[in-house]
Amino acid sequence: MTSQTIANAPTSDQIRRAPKVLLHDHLDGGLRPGTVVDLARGTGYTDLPHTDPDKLALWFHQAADSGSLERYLETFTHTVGVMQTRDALVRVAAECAEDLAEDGVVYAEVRYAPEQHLEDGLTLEEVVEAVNEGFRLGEWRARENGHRIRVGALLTAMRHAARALEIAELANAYRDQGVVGFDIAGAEAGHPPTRHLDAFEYLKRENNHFTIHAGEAFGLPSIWQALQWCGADRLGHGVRIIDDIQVRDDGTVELGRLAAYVRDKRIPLELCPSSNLQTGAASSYADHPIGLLRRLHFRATVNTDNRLMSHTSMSREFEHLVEAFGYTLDDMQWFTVNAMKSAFIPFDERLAMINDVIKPGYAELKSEWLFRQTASTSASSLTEG
Ligand SMILES: O=c1[nH]cnc2c1ncn2[C@H]1C[C@H](O)[C@@H](CO)O1
Ligand SMILES: [Zn+2]
Repeated sequence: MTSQTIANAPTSDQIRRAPKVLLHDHLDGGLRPGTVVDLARGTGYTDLPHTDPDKLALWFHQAADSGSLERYLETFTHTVGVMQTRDALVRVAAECAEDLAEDGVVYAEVRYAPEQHLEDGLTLEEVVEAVNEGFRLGEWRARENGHRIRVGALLTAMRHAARALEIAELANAYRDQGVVGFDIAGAEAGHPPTRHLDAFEYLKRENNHFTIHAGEAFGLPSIWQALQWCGADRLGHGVRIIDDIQVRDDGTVELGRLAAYVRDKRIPLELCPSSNLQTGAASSYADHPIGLLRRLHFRATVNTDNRLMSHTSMSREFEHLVEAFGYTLDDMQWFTVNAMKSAFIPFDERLAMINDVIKPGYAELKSEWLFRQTASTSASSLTEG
């Protein structure tokens, strides 16, 4: 092995320790399996398919592996089902922050739909406050364990429902108290984002930020509407922008008008490779459009979407990409800086995260191979001497 390869191929341990930024992760898609079981027991939820955490984890992964977004989304009945009390929300949010920090995530925007957590009588405000409390607790616990993470919340409205304006107002009311933006999610086909124009227009008038799930299960018209009718700052997935990119046999590439707009305007794509494989938006990691989008310098970012359903983490996503595309620490840094630039927190804070946390973190990792080699050389010469 040459020193070049040693320098270029990140190890699993380096991938985990590398500072990572996560923009697209669902709170109700990332519970620990054991926590789902505990909460079901504690709250009297009796519909879980398994009460053994390992079996339950496997069930979520397999049930979500359906090739259809609609069936993938059915699995959320069980996680949302056990997230109906204040204590449950605090616990899930705290564990989310701890798990992400343990995985080397330094900044995360985690989303959930407050309207889905009202079944046991909580108000929308109580839901937001419980989740915020959990995130702060998780950040603190992570720090006690030697990890630094900052977590912001995105409030999601469900696209099949009719509460988007109300949720947008909620996001605006809590914008200086832990909520950094707004999103819409749920089944895409048949539920165009334009149905919620009032919410997006409200947020624009308030100078607030939002992302829209678009171009995941449905193609270019959904992306076009999200950007040109609704004014989304980022695209949740956006992976189907690939349908507007033509790669010819001679390797030359032609971008259609929409793809060119997305690239020219540096619209962030919240790409979620493992989730896309499960919902049928891509057939393998090697075939995932992220490879081409990275080569063409789109503002591509790497995300988990739902860690429980996709049995993944940020490190796992990067491991798959390193294996499929031979990515290096430089590529990881590129995706991470892209994500940090695209976050919804203020510019000066994003810049400080890039310059004071992300770049030094990668510089340190990139220098490790030098010291590893020196150590082994001196050890063997010492024994031989
Ligand atoms: O990838 C997704 N596409 C559309 N909707 C999604 C996806 N992952 C999760 N959701 C839904 C199900 C959750 O209950 C909701 C809020 O997090 O968002
Ligand atoms: Zn999502």
